[in-house]
Amino acid sequence: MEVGFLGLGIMGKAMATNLLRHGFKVTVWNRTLSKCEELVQHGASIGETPATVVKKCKYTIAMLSDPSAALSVVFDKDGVLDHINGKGYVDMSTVDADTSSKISEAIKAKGGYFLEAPVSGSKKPAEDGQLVILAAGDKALYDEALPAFDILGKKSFFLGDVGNGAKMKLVVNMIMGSMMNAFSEGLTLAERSGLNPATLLDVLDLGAISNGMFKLKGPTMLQNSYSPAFPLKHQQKDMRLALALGDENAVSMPIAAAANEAFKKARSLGLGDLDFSAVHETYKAPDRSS
Ligand SMILES: NC(=O)C1=CN([C@@H]2O[C@H](COP(=O)(O)OP(=O)(O)OC[C@H]3O[C@@H](n4cnc5c(N)ncnc54)[C@H](OP(=O)(O)O)[C@@H]3O)[C@@H](O)[C@H]2O)C=CC1
Ligand SMILES: O=CC(=O)O
Repeated sequence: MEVGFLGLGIMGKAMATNLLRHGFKVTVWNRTLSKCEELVQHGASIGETPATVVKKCKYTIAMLSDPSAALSVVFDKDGVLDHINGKGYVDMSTVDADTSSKISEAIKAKGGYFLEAPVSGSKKPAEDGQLVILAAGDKALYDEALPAFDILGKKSFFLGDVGNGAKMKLVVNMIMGSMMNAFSEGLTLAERSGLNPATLLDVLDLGAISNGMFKLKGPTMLQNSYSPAFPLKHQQKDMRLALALGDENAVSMPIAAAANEAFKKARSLGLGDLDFSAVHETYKAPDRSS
């Protein structure tokens, strides 16, 4: 099965590599074309533009940074729309429901099929084929893409109409970003009040709020090590989009709003390309007003 893959960042590279390892033929494209070369070593072919990839493949997967990238790859010159008639397009990027709907409408108007399928899980789950896939849109395309999803993830959900996958992903990441801030505050409070934060990690791990994120990120945060698995700039984008979803639905979200401010502060300190756990640095910085 020949599958297209657009976007070879942290996630896309791991996901496309997994498909190749499991016998899929994959044609890749990335805005920075040099990033395709590593995939060629694993057996991929290169498409020169999104349009050429779509033309060659029955369906094409995209994993792009944000709404503006997702729209640009579809609507710009040599974009997905050029050859989408009769083809499928599966956008796995984290975007808002409006962006996804715009893409869906344009693809359907040209005779193509659209599925949104954002994922929960980071670099390591992507490498290990352990993502959680939150799909919505064309059910026949979902069924067609399931063999790929079974390689990329440990569980796939079909959530109905376009927009539901995007919304589910934003709710999950809103909770995750808020938790990361509470965790960072707690680590800082422990340290400043004379406790050993490493002992705090052990205590947390034995109690009711033990979770994979604290377990994975805690030890590296204590070493001030923030090598990017999930870039902070993307987590802040997700908080922003989740807050907009809250606006639309008149849901008060004071905790998410405070977390968003901390991620924005981290970006202003130049930490946007580091892992989202680098928000910890904003809590450690001395408060100049005291
Ligand atoms: N990292 C993670 O843990 C997770 C990320 N996600 C989501 O997955 C998506 C990708 O994340 P990740 O791989 O980490 O991000 P990266 O920043 O590593 O990669 C982003 C990709 O988008 C491409 N891109 C950016 N802008 C444009 C543009 N204007 N036109 C075309 N291509 C563009 C980049 O191309 P180039 O190489 O040229 O810059 C690159 O291929 C995001 O939506 C993110 O929120 C979801 C779950 C987990
Ligand atoms: O979107 C990020 C993740 O870890 O999931």
